[in-house]
Amino acid sequence: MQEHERYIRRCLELAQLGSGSVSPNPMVGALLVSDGRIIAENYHRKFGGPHAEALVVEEVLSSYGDQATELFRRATMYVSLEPCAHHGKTPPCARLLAEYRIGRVVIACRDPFEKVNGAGIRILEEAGVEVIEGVLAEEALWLNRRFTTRVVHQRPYIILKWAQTADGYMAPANNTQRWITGAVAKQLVHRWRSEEDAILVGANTALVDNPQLTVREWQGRNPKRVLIDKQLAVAPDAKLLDGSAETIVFNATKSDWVGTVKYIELEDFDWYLPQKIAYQLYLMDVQSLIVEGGRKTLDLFIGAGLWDEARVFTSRDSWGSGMAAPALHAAVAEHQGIGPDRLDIYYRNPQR
Ligand SMILES: NC(=O)C1=CN([C@@H]2O[C@H](COP(=O)(O)OP(=O)(O)OC[C@H]3O[C@@H](n4cnc5c(N)ncnc54)[C@H](OP(=O)(O)O)[C@@H]3O)[C@@H](O)[C@H]2O)C=CC1
Ligand SMILES: Nc1c(N[C@@H]2O[C@H](COP(=O)(O)O)[C@@H](O)[C@H]2O)[nH]c(=O)[nH]c1=O
Ligand SMILES: [Zn+2]
Repeated sequence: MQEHERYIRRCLELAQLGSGSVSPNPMVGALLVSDGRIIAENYHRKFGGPHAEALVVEEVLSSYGDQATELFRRATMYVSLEPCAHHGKTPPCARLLAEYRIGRVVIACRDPFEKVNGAGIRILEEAGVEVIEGVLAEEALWLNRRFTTRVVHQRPYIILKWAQTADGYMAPANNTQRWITGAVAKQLVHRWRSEEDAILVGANTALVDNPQLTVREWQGRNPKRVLIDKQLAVAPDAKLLDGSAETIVFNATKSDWVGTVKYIELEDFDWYLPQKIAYQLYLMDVQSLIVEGGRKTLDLFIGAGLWDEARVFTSRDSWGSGMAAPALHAAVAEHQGIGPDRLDIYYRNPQR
């Protein structure tokens, strides 16, 4: 068992390398072990590209030529997620592994996606392949919590994020912007943006801060930008509407497409607003969403119970007055120093 865990742990490390590139697919890592040695390893690298298991098989075929067939029969494939059973952008991996008669397949967790969920395992077993499942299953499900949230709850995984002073304020009281955190936190925030599919702010934040919400201090792709602006109060020359990244504007008056800006009108705007936004983003294959603020917007998602994780920076400064940061009725799960600031992470449903 320890040996299985060691190899599955490596698969999880490999899977993680696909972060930011495979959504809305899950991150998956796979490797093939023969005679106690890893002879090939790979991961799902890009949405629409080959799956991890297919890349491993391909690598073995090209490196071992005629010997590959015999090698597969004696080998064990380790994979962090149940091999797929359906024709998606690529043919089903379970059939590929069955075809090459891989001796044994060790799987971390089942794929909760309804078209797979157990069907991949069935294909393998019916072909006479020995299957072991459930090795580091919790870690594997946790790694793909964005994907699981999308397929099980039909909404993106939602990460609340804000910065507050030591005495709990997130903005001055007079509708102005005042930066709270230091340079290291800013770089980390840009890294987070590169890892998630979308980032959302409310109209007042757009008006007061004129934010860009792009990735500038890290290497990576921009998330979709999302603005809640009921009356379309944010002027067309706002940075959010500058075309430097795709932007979605949820509003109460028009549905339209202007360059890279997509306006989506929501009927009965205030009625179940965060739920409607979450569902619309799900329909657009947005698998994860950072909710940046301000206070009203964060409260909207907190009040609806629509959040999974909160990342809260606290600086050393005290202001004495201002706009109070939201209150979360959850326990801090992790904390660390980020330059001079403290980062606390909360999970609504802690799973580990
Ligand atoms: N420290 C941090 O991490 C962050 C701080 N901030 C700060 O938070 C503050 C903004 O937060 P908050 O005021 O709660 O707003 P939000 O950004 O959450 O925006 C949501 C609300 O703004 C309201 N609003 C107010 N004035 C207007 C207007 N002229 N046009 C359209 N909508 C308007 C709307 O309310 P309604 O529909 O009811 O009129 C809307 O619901 C800013 O000072 C910003 O700097 C923002 C993000 C992060
Ligand atoms: N003030 C504040 C934050 N504010 C958030 O960052 C947004 C600005 O993004 P950009 O224009 O891309 O640099 C701003 O509108 C608000 O959502 N973030 C933080 O990490 N720490 C801070 O102290
Ligand atoms: Zn597959």
